Amino acid sequence: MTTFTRLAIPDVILVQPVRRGDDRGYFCETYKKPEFDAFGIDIAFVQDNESLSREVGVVRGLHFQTPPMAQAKLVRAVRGAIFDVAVDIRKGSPTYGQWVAATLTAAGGEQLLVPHGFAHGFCTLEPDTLVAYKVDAPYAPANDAGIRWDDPALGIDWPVAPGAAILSGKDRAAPLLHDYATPFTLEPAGA
Ligand SMILES: Cc1cn([C@H]2C[C@H](O)[C@@H](COP(=O)(O)OP(=O)(O)O[C@H]3O[C@@H](C)C(=O)[C@@H](O)[C@H]3O)O2)c(=O)[nH]c1=O
Repeated sequence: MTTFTRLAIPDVILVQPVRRGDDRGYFCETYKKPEFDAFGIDIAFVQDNESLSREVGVVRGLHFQTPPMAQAKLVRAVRGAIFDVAVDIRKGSPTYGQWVAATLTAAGGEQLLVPHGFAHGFCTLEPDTLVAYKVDAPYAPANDAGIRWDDPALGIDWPVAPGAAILSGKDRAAPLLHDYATPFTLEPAGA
């Protein structure tokens, strides 16, 4: 059975599927909706994404789509490893502005469930890291938004020196959380 572990911000959940090994290697059910439903996570994923980051220290984030196109994400590394981060940007949340992180490795198969109302980003820990994730709303460029990865108010403990991080131009220019009027309010867990 897949195990689900709530992190310090309990709406963010570490998901650990089972790998069944044999002489050939292993078999793993990487996503099984009935198990998520049984844990109380009712999400209908509609798009699968994959990104390749060649270097160690590539930072992608912190990203989210605004309502009504908000995305929950189920994230994993299929090659290499990432430091994966979720930041609570839900107005009225007791953990607004706080972050949690998990290391997701291809070797371990860990996954992170990032719900609506969170900004998401990651930093690669190995070269040629391939990240795959499921989302529950299709890509909507008009709703694409971001917060600065190194916003001092967030104080995320990234495993890369600020000057060494490799970023897109869009991510370098993202606003600070303080300067951004978040469209999210606290929703029930799993929403
Ligand atoms: C996210 C996305 C991007 N694109 C396009 C837009 C652009 O031309 C190219 C690269 O887009 P980006 O620079 O936004 O890619 P990237 O920086 O990898 O963005 C991703 O970062 C991680 C942290 C997330 O959480 C994702 O939701 C997503 O925002 O791909 C799609 O066609 N579909 C998509 O779903």
